[in-house]
Amino acid sequence: QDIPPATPGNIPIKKALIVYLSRTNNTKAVAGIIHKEIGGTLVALELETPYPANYQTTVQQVARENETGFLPPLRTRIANMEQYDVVFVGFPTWGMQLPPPMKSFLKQYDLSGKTVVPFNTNAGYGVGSSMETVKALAPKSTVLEGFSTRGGIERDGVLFVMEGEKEKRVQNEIRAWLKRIKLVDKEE
Ligand SMILES: Cc1cc2nc3c(=O)[nH]c(=O)nc-3n(C[C@H](O)[C@H](O)[C@H](O)COP(=O)(O)O)c2cc1C
Repeated sequence: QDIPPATPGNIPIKKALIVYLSRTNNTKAVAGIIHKEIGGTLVALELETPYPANYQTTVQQVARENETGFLPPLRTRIANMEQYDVVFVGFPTWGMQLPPPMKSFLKQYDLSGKTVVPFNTNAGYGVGSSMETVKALAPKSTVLEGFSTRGGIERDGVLFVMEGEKEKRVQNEIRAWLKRIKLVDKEE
């Protein structure tokens, strides 16, 4: 899924990689909007062993993984990381933290010298410590201001919400954010 790069802003984008983790497709939708605006390569982060379908079981597993620092092995492989100079990392908030698979990704790949751009969806409790963890796990990268929006509330059976008016609003917020962090210089 390669689209040529968008018109470069103040930061000349050679090539962007957009990596995202998504269970109920809200973060995936945000990733898709960013991809349309920026171009580059869009990659879903997949695990060797997927999380259970059951929400509560997943919550408990994630809590254990966060406690022990377990890094779930990834099935996804990024070929030629050197070709990218901007790496977007997208994730839901899980247990008020960065989800373990995104910790795996940031530990596994050397993003030194690259620009890292976090984005997030959550059930309304915010990003927790996730943005700080991205910075800590990409110590030699320039980490730009992240984007976050309210997604689903799986606990209450609210799954995918990025459609209709909500999707349009998020699209506008993303455009404004990309301009603010100078990754696009397009006028509306
Ligand atoms: C295991 C798990 C833990 C979660 N923990 C939180 C949380 O701590 N705070 C929060 O606001 N939302 C939490 N959520 C809700 C998700 O962040 C929210 O539904 C998000 O939009 C899901 O993104 P996705 O559709 O890309 O998977 C959690 C969801 C799951 C599955």
